[in-house]
Amino acid sequence: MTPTLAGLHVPLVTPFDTAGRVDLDALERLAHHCLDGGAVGLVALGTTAEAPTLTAAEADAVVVRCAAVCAARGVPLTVGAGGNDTAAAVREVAARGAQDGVDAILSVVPPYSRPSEEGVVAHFERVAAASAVPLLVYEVPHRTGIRLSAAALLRLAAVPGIAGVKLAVPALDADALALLAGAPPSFAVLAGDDTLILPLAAAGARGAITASAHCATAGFAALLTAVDDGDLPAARVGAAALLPLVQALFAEPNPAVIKGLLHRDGLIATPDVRLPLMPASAAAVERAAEAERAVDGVVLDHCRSATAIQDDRGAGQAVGAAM
Ligand SMILES: O=C(O)C1=N[C@H](C(=O)O)C[C@H](O)C1
Repeated sequence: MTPTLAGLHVPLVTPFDTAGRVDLDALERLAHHCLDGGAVGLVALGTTAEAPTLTAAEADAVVVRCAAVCAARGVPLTVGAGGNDTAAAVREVAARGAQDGVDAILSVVPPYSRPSEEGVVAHFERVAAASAVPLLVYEVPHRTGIRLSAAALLRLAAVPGIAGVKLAVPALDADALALLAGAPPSFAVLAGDDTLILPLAAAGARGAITASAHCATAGFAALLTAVDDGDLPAARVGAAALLPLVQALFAEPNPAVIKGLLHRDGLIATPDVRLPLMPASAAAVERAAEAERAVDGVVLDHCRSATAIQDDRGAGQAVGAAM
C-alpha cells in the first residue's frame, strides 16, 4: 500500500500481560479501538512502544500483529527502525521495510552521538537508500540531543525515499515555520508533539502521529478534520478541550500514564511498563481520567452542534434549490 501520510496516526503502546509478556491480543484490540475512533493509520515500535526494551522476537511479533490488523482494515502501518549506528540502522531498516505489511519506516534522527547536520543528512541518505518503503524522519530534539535547522530538514526532503518528517519540536518557531513553508508537495510534515497539533496543522502539517490519541481518539481525529475543513473555530474548541488531557498524559514519562489510563478503561490487562520506566502514579492516572471525561463532553457537544449546523445548512440548501 502507498502510505497516506496525512490524518491521525496512533503510535501504539506495547501492552504487557500479568506475566510480563507482550500481550498481542490486547495490542490487536487496542489497534482496532484506535481505528474505530477515527485514526487512519498506526505506528508500531515508536517511542511510545518502549521499543528499546523489546527483544527482537517480541518486536517482530508486534509488527506481524499490527500488519494483520492494518491489512484487515485497509490502513497503512508505519514501523520504527534505525538508531545512531548508521550501518546497523541500514540493516534494520532494510529488514523492516521488506517485512509484509510494512508501509513506511519512522526513523529517528541519530540520538546521543550528536552528529553534525552534514552527518545526519549522510546517515539518512544511506538509510533511505536501504528502505523498500518510504521513510519518515523522526525529529525529536528533546530525546536525541540535537535540533535540526529548517535548512537541514529541507535537504532531507530532497533525499530520494524520504517522504516526510514527524516533527516533535517543542514550539512552533521560525525553523518549524520555514520548514512548513518550504516543504515540497512530495514531503509530508506530521505533527509529533501532542500539544502543538493545532498550530502545526494550521500552518500546513498534513496530520499527526500522536500517542495521546490512544485516549479520546475521536477528539484528535475531529481536530484534524476541522483544520482540513477550514473550520478553525471548531479546531480551537477541540484543541482547548484536548490540552488538559495531553498535559495529564505526559505528566510522567511516556507511556506510563497512557498505559495507566488504558488499563483503568479496561483496554489492556496491566498498566505495566518495563524498566527504566516506572508505572504511573495513581494520582496521575486519575487526573488523566478526569481530563478524558471532560474531552468526551466537549467533543460530543461539538459534534452535536456541528451536526445541527450541517442539518440547518442542508435544509437551507434544499429550500434554496426548491425556489
Ligand atoms: O511513539 C511515538 O511516536 C510518540 N512518542 C512521543 C514521545 O513519547 O516523545 C510522543 C508522540 O505523541 C508520539
